[in-house]
Amino acid sequence: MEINQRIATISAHLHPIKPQMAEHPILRQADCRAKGGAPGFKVAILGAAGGIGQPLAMLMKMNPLVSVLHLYDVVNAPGVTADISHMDTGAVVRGFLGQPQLENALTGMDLVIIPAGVPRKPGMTRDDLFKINAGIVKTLCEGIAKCCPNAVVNLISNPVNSTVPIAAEVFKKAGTYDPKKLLGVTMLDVVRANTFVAEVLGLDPREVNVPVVGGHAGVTILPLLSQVKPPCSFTPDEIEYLTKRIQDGGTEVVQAKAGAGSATLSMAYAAVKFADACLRGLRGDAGIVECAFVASQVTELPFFATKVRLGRAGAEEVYQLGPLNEYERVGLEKAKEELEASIQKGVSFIRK
Ligand SMILES: NC(=O)C1=CN([C@@H]2O[C@H](COP(=O)(O)OP(=O)(O)OC[C@H]3O[C@@H](n4cnc5c(N)ncnc54)[C@H](O)[C@@H]3O)[C@@H](O)[C@H]2O)C=CC1
Ligand SMILES: O=C([O-])CC(=O)C(=O)O
Repeated sequence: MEINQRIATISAHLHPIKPQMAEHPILRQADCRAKGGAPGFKVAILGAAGGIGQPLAMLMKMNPLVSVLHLYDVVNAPGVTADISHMDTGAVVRGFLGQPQLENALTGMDLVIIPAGVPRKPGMTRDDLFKINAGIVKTLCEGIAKCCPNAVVNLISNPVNSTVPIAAEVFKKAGTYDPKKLLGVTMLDVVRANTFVAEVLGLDPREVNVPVVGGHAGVTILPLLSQVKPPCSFTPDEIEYLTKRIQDGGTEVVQAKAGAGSATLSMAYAAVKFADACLRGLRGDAGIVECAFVASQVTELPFFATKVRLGRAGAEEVYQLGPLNEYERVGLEKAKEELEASIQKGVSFIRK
């Protein structure tokens, strides 16, 4: 057999998106050598061709902890994969298009990041996305349960307050549920809080850390301004302004984009910041603490966002809320009321 034919045959097995690669012998050759055997973690992005997915894929390709990057979507995965794969960083990139390739996309993954699903338009709540996104998350999580049940899952798709309970129920049904490995991504709330607080205080946002607890929608987003690091104090007006701006940060972007979607670039940044923390935890680094929406006993609700310590097993420790002031205690009660309904809605979607 001709060498080029042999390479083509091997490549056809290695690369799931055949039509695109089959026309380009040089790419086939490169693909053939890309064994993905370098040390590092295997990461899949589901919804990789979307507004969040594309910059997220680019930033994950730049992450030195990633050795293999699988990009899955129901549209445009070949184009995004070809594009990202030209970046001269370590991770080997492979693309997967459509449901028949979902299992190949997921097999062997250490971390699965899910930004698949529809985004808001002006006038919509995150809960308005439930109808479409609940089914998408269910299908993707069934794939995870089957093909990479031990992977850490970072769930971005909205409404996070309901999609995380959906994922948990899917994993329970499959007998693969590990609460430590299912994390709803609320990092954008922390990123926004750090930015807005730094603006008010005249500080560098990189030096500010604001815990944001509860959930990821409206009043369920509860910034704990009494626990900001470095320690600082705010006037009542500043507290009102900051709390509202952090809670409405997503809506601010939805309105500014005027029908063209919701936060994508800041979300990709936040998702990578969070995924990187998860990977450092998996590597065994000590003292990795971030906020996430996880299975929790901190309140009477089964899921709640608080600081968690990330380690080899995922969210190894879920931290208590710490001392709250009166303003935060009132906010907590409001948050819990809405959260309870959203969690129940997610659970019922699978149990019904
Ligand atoms: N957790 C958070 O803080 C945030 C969450 N989001 C949410 O992230 C989600 C994605 O937002 P965007 O990227 O802006 O939307 P987008 O519409 O630009 O991209 C979504 C991608 O998901 C893909 N997709 C749809 N069904 C799929 C399936 N069954 N399997 C795999 N991929 C599928 C689409 O083809 C598309 O490429 C939305 O639900 C949005 O509300 C957005 C910002 C922040
Ligand atoms: O607001 C939205 O719909 C998207 C989102 O979750 C955010 O930007 O926080």
